[in-house]
Amino acid sequence: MADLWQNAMDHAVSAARHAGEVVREALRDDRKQTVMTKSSSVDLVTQTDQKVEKLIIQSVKEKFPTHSFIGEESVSAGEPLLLTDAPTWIIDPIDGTTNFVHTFPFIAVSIGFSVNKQMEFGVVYSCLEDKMYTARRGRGAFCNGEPLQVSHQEDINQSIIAAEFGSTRDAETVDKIFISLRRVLSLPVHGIRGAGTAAINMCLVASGCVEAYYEIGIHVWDVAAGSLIVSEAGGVLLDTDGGPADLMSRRIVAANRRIIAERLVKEIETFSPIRDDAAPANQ
Ligand SMILES: O=P(O)(O)O[C@H]1[C@H](O)[C@@H](O)[C@H](O)[C@@H](O)[C@@H]1O
Ligand SMILES: [Mg+2]
Ligand SMILES: [Mg+2]
Repeated sequence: MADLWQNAMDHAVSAARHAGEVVREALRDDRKQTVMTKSSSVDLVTQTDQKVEKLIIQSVKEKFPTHSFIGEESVSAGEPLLLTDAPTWIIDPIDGTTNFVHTFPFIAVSIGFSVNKQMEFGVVYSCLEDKMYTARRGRGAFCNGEPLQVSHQEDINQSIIAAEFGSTRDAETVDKIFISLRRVLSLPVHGIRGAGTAAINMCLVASGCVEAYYEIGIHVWDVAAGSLIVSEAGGVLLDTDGGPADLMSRRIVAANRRIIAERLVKEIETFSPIRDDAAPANQ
């Protein structure tokens, strides 16, 4: 039973690589992408997001017909967002769609796999950097086969923090985002960065390039794979309220060390978006 999920993980890696080719091909294509919107006018989706998700799900269904799926674009099209104990593929076909639309060069395919609601493996393919991040529960995290290790830094004043603005633009939410950013920046920290994709931000934590990443408003597909990559690289995950990380809460702190995560939490003006497991269809 030692390699129970290895076939599935190998499949995830090749599906992510193939998806990356489709993304790169779409970026080379002269025809303009049709850009549509979802929950807000800045929550973007393209035909490539939809095409990539269909390709991944179709290929998985052929090999693992009994498995379940949570896919960003399927949920958007009305499929239920339901995490059960069944082997479940949690897919973000393009994490960083805004980057994709603007050719900002950080775009990821993110595939997490959970069994009994526990992540078994995570695959994040940073398509334009050609970096394949992988982690398997209890077996470490890797980038292109090289082991990953979080930063050893324990002083938040010597740290870089990754953060994002998300895709909610109501004044109250924007104010809270800025309150947190101002507090974190004024600690002071060495800097604040953001790749524009939750998955790549988490891989940067796992790689030791940034000490921590936090965001409120992400969905389970943004962070499922990345969460395992961070913890297998020696990092820590918390909710922005300081409690244990909960992939359905839409809030995440991923850090190299607990001391950094807990210090960061003190500066975050947390709030509570509708949980993924409480959301109506077509969110
Ligand atoms: O590009 P998608 O898959 O929609 O995910 C992004 C999300 O929509 C944004 O709100 C976040 O700020 C990014 O970190 C996500 O990666
Ligand atoms: Mg995403
Ligand atoms: Mg996406």
